[in-house]
Amino acid sequence: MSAAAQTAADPGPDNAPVIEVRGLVTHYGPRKILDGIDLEVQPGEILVIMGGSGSGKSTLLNHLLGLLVPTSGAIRVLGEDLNAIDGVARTLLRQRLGVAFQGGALFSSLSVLENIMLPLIEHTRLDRKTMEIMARLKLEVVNLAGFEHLMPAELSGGMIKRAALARAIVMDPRILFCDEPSAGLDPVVATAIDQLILDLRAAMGMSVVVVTHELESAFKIADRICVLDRGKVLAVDTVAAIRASDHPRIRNLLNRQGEDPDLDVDAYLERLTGIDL
Ligand SMILES: Nc1ncnc2c1ncn2[C@@H]1O[C@H](COP(=O)(O)OP(=O)(O)OP(=O)(O)O)[C@@H](O)[C@H]1O
Repeated sequence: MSAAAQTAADPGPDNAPVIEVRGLVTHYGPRKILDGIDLEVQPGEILVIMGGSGSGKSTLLNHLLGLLVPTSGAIRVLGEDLNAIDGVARTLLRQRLGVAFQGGALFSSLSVLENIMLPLIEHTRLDRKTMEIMARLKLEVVNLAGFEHLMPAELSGGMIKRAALARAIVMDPRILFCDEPSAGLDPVVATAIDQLILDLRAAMGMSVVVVTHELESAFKIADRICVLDRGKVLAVDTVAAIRASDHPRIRNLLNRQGEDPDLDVDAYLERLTGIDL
């Protein structure tokens, strides 16, 4: 079967990359935000997209999720060309991706259990009892069993991240996307969330794409790190190789630990002026 003919239900050979990005260029208005991104994510790997504030991490993530249309370039997810995919195939693909958004994105008027069940309600015709059982199973996996009837406002920051992860995995996705999973958490809770991501991958075998600017988190969970800088990929390599890199911009990023990790002067000036520096 040709790659073009593959469907979301048949993503091709097991060892084929689950995500392939080729020459991705994107703009916000006249500003080039991503500038020729090439990237692959392998089956079962945890790829961390790291970079300073404004480097383009969230924009890249939104492209991988098919939420933005590129200026040029191609993205293939589970064998599907995002530029060519139609409505039904897009929905089928979407069901095979789990997303844990920064901040959780839980619905405040729904209980934890109802939030976890949402993808099942949207994408399946299972009866309610079955959906509840599936949601409870995932709450067990993220160590939130017993908290299913709480409302999001009653959860701590770490519990919100856990609930978001439970919702992201409730459909057993082939790829789990996590946007800043440990941001805003105290170090102990952040480490626990990092460990949970490692445990989920070990238990479920999915690929995981994590966007973060937390260096320690990236070093702990990544099989490979993609370093983004001003819309370009500086390197995609193992944790050891990235740590040992002598690229000045990568060293700059690594040495920012302990300083304000969000302070990227170039990105800040670009935001103010709208001019690519
Ligand atoms: N909707 C938008 N309209 C215009 N410019 C945008 C928009 N979203 C992001 N940008 C700009 O695109 C650039 C990349 O932003 P992006 O959010 O992808 O970076 P990031 O690496 O995720 O940053 P952070 O770590 O601060 O979230 C920034 O300069 C930002 O100001």
